[in-house]
Amino acid sequence: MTKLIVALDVDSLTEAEEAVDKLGGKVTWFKVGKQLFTAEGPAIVKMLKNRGFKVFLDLKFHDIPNTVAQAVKSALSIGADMVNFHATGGSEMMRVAVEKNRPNFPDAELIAVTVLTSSGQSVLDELHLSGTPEEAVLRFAGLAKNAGVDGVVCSAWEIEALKKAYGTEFKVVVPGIRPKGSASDDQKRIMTPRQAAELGADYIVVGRPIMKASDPIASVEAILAELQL
Ligand SMILES: O=c1ccn([C@@H]2O[C@H](COP(=O)(O)O)[C@@H](O)[C@H]2O)c(=O)[nH]1
Repeated sequence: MTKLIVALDVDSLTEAEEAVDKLGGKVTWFKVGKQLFTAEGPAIVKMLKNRGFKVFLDLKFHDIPNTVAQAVKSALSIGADMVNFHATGGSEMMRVAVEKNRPNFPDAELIAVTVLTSSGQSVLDELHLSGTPEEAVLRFAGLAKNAGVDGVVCSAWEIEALKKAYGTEFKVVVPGIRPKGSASDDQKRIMTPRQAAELGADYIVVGRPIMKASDPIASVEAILAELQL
């Protein structure tokens, strides 16, 4: 069953609490990203954990291996259930992050970002990354899997190929989700919640279609209905 993660992309703890008060009865997972964490820090994760939610701390670390491993440790120590880093940091960076943290946090989900869902072919070309987005995602996911990572962030367009190549146990966390009729915003590789669920997404991540909706509760309910296959 595909799980919904709501991206709490707001500016302050107060706004986050308001959103959680509204949506908390419907969802289990919230994502805290750079916007909110930079403003409020660990307090936001603690608030969510105190209220019993699962937290994806989406800080997409990318640094030397020791720094990433220590940052992952800090993220897990404040209560994050899922943490991520860029696969483009390389195999050693990912392996050290996993090896240093797995023993103390056996249940944490350590996830690698492959190709951002806002990137299409032109970004790969500009960066001289070879192949199509799907080929690059598969290549980065292979490095992540060999490094002991639990799964990847990718778009829904790559789910099928990833599950075929690396098995159903290898988690796929999928942003770039847009219910029919919603604006794509800056996202390039998008699909609907239903399509992502049918393809086997373990998690979908949804921000603006919920947070900017005139009725966020109705938006969550409609998305959850699409996930019921
Ligand atoms: O490839 C990626 C990785 C992370 N994200 C994050 O997910 C949400 C999506 O928000 P929407 O408003 O639904 O577009 C956002 O917090 C991103 O930082 C991503 O979109 N793509």
